[in-house]
Amino acid sequence: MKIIEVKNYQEMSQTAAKYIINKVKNSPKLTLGLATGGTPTGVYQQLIEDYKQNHTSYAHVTSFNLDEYIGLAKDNPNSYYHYMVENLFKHINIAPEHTHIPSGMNLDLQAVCNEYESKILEQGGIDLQLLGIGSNGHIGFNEPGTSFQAKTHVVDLAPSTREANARYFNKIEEVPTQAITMGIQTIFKSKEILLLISGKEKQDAMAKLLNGDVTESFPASILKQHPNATVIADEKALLGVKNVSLFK
Ligand SMILES: N[C@@H]1[C@@H](O)[C@H](O)[C@@H](COP(=O)(O)O)O[C@@H]1O
Repeated sequence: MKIIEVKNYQEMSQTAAKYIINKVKNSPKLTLGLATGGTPTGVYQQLIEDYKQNHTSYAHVTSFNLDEYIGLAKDNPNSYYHYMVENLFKHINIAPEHTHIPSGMNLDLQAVCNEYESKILEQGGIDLQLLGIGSNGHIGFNEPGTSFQAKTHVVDLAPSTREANARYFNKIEEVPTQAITMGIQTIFKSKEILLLISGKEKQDAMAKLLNGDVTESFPASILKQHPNATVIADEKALLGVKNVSLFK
């Protein structure tokens, strides 16, 4: 796992966006794995800026999002579908039929999970997966304790995750209790992974990731075994880590 140390959120977003843009330019048919949450919004803004100025084309790009809440319709402002349309998709020329987000509104959720896995496989897997991290080490919505072998599945959200995400809702009771997420195995199979970590709220997670063992009780730790994973982390996130250079 390679670490790129950057100054702040802005620089993290620019670095990641530049990386993604280059990939898209070199491989126009790229399959991108996309993330939601506060962390990647800056990257998406940079992609939109670049699209306006340089017209980088996403016409042949396919995307798969990591996760979706169960019970939130597409037009619910807190659904990840809505987030992706507003924060990225409607601003670039990606074809709506090439974008994939699991549906949390289907009655047969197991079928949704199976179909999602098959679609990723049919596509030849994910070329570049963008990730954020939860303070408890979750990636996607894979909470601590999730098997490293898990494929796309339904999860019960940890109370700490619901609390962290409550900032987007009117009250915590409105935060769904369940979600669909790509599994750790699904994420791990991506050819390349870009994990973004910013801010002092993520200091503990950052330190555990770098200094701790690879364990299912800290899902992101599996990334240390990935052959092509890069972390872009800012100074605040890295404050608790001694000897960052050891990991570069
Ligand atoms: N499911 C998402 C994750 O994909 C995200 O990485 C994480 C961190 O969010 P944030 O970037 O807002 O800190 O929380 C959410 O629960």
